Amino acid sequence: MTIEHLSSNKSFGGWHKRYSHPSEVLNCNMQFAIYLPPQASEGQAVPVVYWLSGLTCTDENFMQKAGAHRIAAELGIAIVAPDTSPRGDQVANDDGYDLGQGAGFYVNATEAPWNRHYRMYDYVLTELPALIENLFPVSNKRSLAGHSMGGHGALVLALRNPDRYQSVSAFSPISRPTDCPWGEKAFSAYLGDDRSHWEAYDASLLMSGATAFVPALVDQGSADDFLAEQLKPEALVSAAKESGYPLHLNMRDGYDHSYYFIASFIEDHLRFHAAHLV
Ligand SMILES: N[C@@H](CCC(=O)N[C@@H](CS)C(=O)NCC(=O)O)C(=O)O
Repeated sequence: MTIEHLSSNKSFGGWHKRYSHPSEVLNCNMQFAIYLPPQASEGQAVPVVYWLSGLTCTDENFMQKAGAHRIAAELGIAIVAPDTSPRGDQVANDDGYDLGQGAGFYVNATEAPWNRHYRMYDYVLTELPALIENLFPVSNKRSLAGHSMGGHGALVLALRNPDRYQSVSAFSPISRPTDCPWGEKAFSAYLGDDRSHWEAYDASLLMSGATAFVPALVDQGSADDFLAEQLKPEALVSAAKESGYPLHLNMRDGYDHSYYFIASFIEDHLRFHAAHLV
């Protein structure tokens, strides 16, 4: 396994680092970022929050815009931000911002041409944590957080693998991807026309049938342009009622879909994770 160090920046006493590595699961080179809090340099094995970004993002958006380092440094939590899809000239793509590179939707594609590389579900679930836990001074305590497409990914990964994660949180998640334009476009391409194959990647459907519970926190802005057509958080609320799921969902008056919203509440999310990562 060759991993290439790309850059390091000291930040709030810890380190923001970027790396490139060959991914077997995705069959291409991938970049990721990690924030290591000061405690990691002091010999402590720190827990990890995996941050899954939304459409069009790379590993950089969250690290540059969310303002998360200060609170991660205080709490002694590492944050790992993967890219949002496989990348490269040899990787299938689409002209739309909501399909192909930058839009992996955290699924394992079954349909050509996508199935050669688009396996972000397996990458985030197994390959990336194995690499992180092998190379960095971290424990095997993990939580998931994400935004929009990444909020969908975080919820789905946690709901399907409750034994692997201590907690999950999401900003503005695509809550009902089997019933919104973004999800229907991506799932048709990656998973094919048989909608029964989509259900394993729909957080609301998974939550309504859940029997094992990973504590979940969701924040949603009321002035989000994507709220009614794409995000549908009310589907999560009714799913949680059905199964008795420990979901805490806050509607935040006047906030939109941007990183200004994430920066405003990331502290709450990291404190929520810290309480479950002890
Ligand atoms: N209309 C937007 C949709 C994409 C979008 O809003 N992406 C969100 C996630 S769903 C984001 O985080 N963008 C990058 C950023 O704000 O840094 C575009 O075409 O770029």
